[in-house]
Amino acid sequence: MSEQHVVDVPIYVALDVENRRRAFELLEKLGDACRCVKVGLELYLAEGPAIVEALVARGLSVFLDLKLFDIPNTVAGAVRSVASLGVDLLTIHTLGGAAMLEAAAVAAAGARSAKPLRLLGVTLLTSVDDTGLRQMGLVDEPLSSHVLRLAGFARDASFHGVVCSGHEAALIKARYTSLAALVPGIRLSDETADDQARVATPAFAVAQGADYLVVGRPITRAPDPRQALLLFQQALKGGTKHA
Ligand SMILES: O=C(O)c1cc(=O)[nH]c(=O)n1[C@@H]1O[C@H](COP(=O)(O)O)[C@@H](O)[C@H]1O
Repeated sequence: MSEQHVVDVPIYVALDVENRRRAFELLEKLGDACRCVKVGLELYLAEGPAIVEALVARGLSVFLDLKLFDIPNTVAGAVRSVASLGVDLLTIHTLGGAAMLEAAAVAAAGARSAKPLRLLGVTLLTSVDDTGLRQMGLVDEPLSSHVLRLAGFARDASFHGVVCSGHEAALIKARYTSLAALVPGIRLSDETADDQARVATPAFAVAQGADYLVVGRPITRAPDPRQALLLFQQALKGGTKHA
């Protein structure tokens, strides 16, 4: 494994806000420090595809986090609908199984879109810990084994990558070298974890092989969101990334 200096791990700011007005107010505050945004269910369900198109039109890289989870035919149709929006990344739950992921991949590959739609398989949400896993009845293996098995579905379907915590990124990337790792649950050391269970600092996540980071509340609820984003970007600079 070689090491390279980290300059190119994008931080997707999660626009978890109630409407377009709030999203654009936030973007104004972030200014040119922000090149990558995530649109999740809250904003997408409030504003529909138009909000995505508006963000793409501003030249931002958009990660559409819909966490699709349905029968293969339905998910394939949803992927085709997303493909025309110009987003870079889209999430699908790996728990939907191999056939669903395969259908999503075929739909993305066959879609006519201006740029490639990269699919990410969500493994186990970063809000889940060992207790949550037991509540779901997943008691036979450690959490990281479940994450690894689910990542295998994404690899088998030739997905671009997976969503995982910083604690599983190195394991996944060592086993499945083709997969990129997108890591949410990112916190600077002395912050509240909110409802996240498996958190990591930017430097730790990147040292574990993260290719993209997602940060929401520590930036969006900060008194000065731009300054907070700059702090997270600064926190990457000292790290190294295993290539
Ligand atoms: O797919 C995601 O983006 C995601 C997966 C996951 O396992 N955990 C997770 O927190 N996320 C998202 O990442 C963002 C994290 O937000 P903060 O906890 O506020 O930084 C939220 O928008 C979540 O929806």
